[in-house]
Amino acid sequence: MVIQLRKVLISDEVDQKCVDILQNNGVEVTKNTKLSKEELLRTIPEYDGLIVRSATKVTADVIEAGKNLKIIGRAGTGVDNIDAEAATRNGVIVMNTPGGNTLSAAEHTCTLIIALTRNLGSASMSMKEGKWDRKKFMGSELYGKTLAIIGLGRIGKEVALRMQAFGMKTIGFDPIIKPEECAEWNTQWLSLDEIWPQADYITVHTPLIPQTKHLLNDTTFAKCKKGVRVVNCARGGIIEEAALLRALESGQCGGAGLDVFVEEPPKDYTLAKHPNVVATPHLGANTVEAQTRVAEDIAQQFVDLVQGKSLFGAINAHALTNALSPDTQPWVRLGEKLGVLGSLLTKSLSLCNVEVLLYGPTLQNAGAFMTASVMVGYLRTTRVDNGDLLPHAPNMVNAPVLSKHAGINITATYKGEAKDGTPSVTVAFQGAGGEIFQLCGTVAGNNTLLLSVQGNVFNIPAILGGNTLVYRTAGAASISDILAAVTKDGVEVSALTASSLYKNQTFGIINAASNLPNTFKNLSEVVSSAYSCEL
Ligand SMILES: NC(=O)C1=CN([C@@H]2O[C@H](COP(=O)(O)OP(=O)(O)OC[C@H]3O[C@@H](n4cnc5c(N)ncnc54)[C@H](O)[C@@H]3O)[C@@H](O)[C@H]2O)C=CC1
Ligand SMILES: O=C(O)C(=O)COP(=O)(O)O
Repeated sequence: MVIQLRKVLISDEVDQKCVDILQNNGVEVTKNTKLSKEELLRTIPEYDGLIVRSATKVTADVIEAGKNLKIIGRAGTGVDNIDAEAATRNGVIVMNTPGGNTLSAAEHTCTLIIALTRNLGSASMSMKEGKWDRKKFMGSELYGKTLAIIGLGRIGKEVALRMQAFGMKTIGFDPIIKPEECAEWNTQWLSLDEIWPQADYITVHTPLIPQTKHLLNDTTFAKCKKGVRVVNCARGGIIEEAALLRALESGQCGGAGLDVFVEEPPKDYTLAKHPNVVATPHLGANTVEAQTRVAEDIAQQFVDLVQGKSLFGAINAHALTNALSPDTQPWVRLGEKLGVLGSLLTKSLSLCNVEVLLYGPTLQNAGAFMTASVMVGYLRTTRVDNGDLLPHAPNMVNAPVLSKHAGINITATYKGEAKDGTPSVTVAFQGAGGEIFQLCGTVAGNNTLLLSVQGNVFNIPAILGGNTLVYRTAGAASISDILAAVTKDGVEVSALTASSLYKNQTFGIINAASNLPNTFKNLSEVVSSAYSCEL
């Protein structure tokens, strides 16, 4: 999949470094942070790429309107403002810059914990009002207290390490982090039910997903120590705002440090104004250092992808992971070509399964990109007849979901060393009645070659490329008759490669030096079927 980026729109406040890197690599950049939703919808078709932070809401309608959109970059971590499902369906890569703002977000979280425990927000406000009130702002030490960290990923871990310097005991929960792993950074892994009654402070560092929405609610607050303090520097809604307000009012929650809100900016400032709340307007990543890093990272990730150097930070392009190197490119092309041939030769099949068998160590990690590339070729051809079912042009990003949507199950199996030492790919197209149609191909240098069709072997492999005719004969056929017929049909033949006779049929590939006509009157008299395509 070749990605060309001519024009990129930056619609949020991203550091100038991003613009510079893209422009130095020949990309035209427009930065406009003031676009309304309607203006964004109107202007997005002009762009191949879009770069945002958390303010722009990249909803499905924006993605659908972005007819030329190939990639959406998030200069930051959270991608919840981007409809990643819609992007995947439309074949648009979504990419973030994991890690670029981790330290800033971790430092901000620590700042909120410290501010909470010493009433910094209210104390500072009272001095600005000309008051000297020491008694009112009695604090407590962090030393010896227990900090619970929900979400032990990049930020959670950095928060643990920093708060341990204050003598805090750190405990935490994360479904994918092993207890032994977090024990290495002195954090005890516990279940949530074990955590609630032990924690003096709770800080959340998860994405906002159905499993984490309202993680802290009336029920879980009730299981906590009275006066527990909570911090949310992750996403609004992980702590249920209404439940937090109730817990603050009742004293069940002794204070909250909030950097993020369900609605940003919030319409209702009741929580932010509460005396026991320290609130900041989503400042976790708002440092010079973090903004420089994420701006450089997203621009460089775009450039590296376009130049085929690497794919980093993509959250929805699994099939592209090992597909970019020059060595794998011919295999990706082979997959697409086998997919195209498969779609033409299996027209009568009600396809339900595609199995890709990989032979030879070079293809050991090729499962994801080979299945995707076969389906790109297959769907590109069938889509013409089936536009309603497949509304989006297939590419390596959306081919897996489009296949699923079309009811086609795709699998890949690495079969180990090839028998004759030649790496190869066999694609088995299986119909609903169990019938199977097999194609086998290989790569030699930059050439993509067809080795066999349905067990009919091409003793001289057929070159796949350019204007191509694929035919099938019932019984043996005279090559000279086929050549004469196709020439009479107006095709300038540059090569004709025929398979062996097997099961009373042969297959052949005709490479044409000319454009192909729409009908093959003469050829159809000497073969049982013939299809043209551009490979
Ligand atoms: N306030 C701000 O400006 C910033 C906020 N963030 C937000 O902070 C959050 C964390 O970011 P990172 O640490 O970089 O992400 P990460 O992906 O490194 O860590 C998130 C962790 O949450 C865990 N998790 C998922 N479901 C969970 C569940 N049900 N219970 C407990 N843990 C669960 C994951 O397994 C993962 O380890 C994200 O929501 C991100 O958007 C990130 C940067 C700046
Ligand atoms: O990276 C994240 O997840 C953040 O929340 C930072 O958001 P921002 O880029 O400051 O709008």
